[in-house]
Amino acid sequence: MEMFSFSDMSLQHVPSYAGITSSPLWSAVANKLSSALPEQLQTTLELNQQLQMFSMAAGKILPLTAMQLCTAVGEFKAAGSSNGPHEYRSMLVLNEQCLAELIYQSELPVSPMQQRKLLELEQQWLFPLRNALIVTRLQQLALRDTLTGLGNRRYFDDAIQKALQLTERKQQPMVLILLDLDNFKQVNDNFGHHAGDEVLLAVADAMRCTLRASDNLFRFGGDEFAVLLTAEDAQSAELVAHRLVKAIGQHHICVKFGVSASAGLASHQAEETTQTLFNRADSALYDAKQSGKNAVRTAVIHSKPIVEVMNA
Ligand SMILES: Nc1nc2c(ncn2[C@@H]2O[C@H](COP(=O)(O)OP(=O)(O)OP(=O)(O)O)[C@@H](O)[C@H]2O)c(=O)[nH]1
Repeated sequence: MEMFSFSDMSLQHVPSYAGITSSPLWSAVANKLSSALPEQLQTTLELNQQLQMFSMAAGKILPLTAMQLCTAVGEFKAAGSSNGPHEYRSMLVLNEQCLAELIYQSELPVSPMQQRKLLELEQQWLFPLRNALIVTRLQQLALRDTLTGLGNRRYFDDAIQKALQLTERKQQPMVLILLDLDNFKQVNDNFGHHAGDEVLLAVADAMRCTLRASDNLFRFGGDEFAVLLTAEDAQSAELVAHRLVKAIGQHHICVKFGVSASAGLASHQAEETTQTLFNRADSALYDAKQSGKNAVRTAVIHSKPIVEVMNA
């Protein structure tokens, strides 16, 4: 069977979702898609890819500008989505279990006839969607820290390898920030484990609010955290590290329990391995602790000593 590939059309240059569905090539593409939709959806367990396939088929039924899928494992938007004047929502239910809510945005209101056609299309998605949700949930459980929901050490090991490949291929900067809480042990000792967990959740929140993409945020267990910055984010890494330390120290839960954070950062050097990058960031963190805590230190290249940049 001939399978549709998103890369085989010259629509790739069309900037918006509406632009795709209004392209002269669109009806040929959509015809191909809707007839093969169930088979298409079976080819991937990635929710983003399934949404993209489904939205291309739905675009044949109404002039879509955006499509969003809200699930228990996260929210996903079709590529090129932009707000439209009309919204239509539909719950995707399988065996009395709500899998997701689908939000369509379109140029025109959705007629009852279109609603019926969309419902038929949605039925084709239910089983592939359920499978993709199960797989995504399992992946999340394997890669997320159960307390804070941040990426765990396994996720970090994978992410830093991928970031390194990207850095080498595109010659772009990469910075690793390691953070460790100050005086955290006394929270557990004096107020119990529950209070300690409350602090860890507060720290994760403070970090999420400070960073643009919380995908780059990890907890290794205990009171150790890591942040991986690439491309333009890496250029302001020192600023980010100071912001993080400040945000943690100022969070009301951390203030209440007298907890602050120290950070060490290291910029990736040409041909450096992830291990040496990690070791340098760790040494910088050690230096920040030695300097009296609640501080940020930056590692300079390889064998040179770590220099003090400034106190947080
Ligand atoms: N509440 C809680 N505590 C944890 C968890 N994982 C590890 N810990 C505790 O975290 C503490 C970390 O110890 P340290 O980093 O040496 O303590 P610290 O007081 O921050 O030391 P400094 O970094 O020198 O300021 C230990 O008491 C661990 O038992 C967790 O998931 N929840």
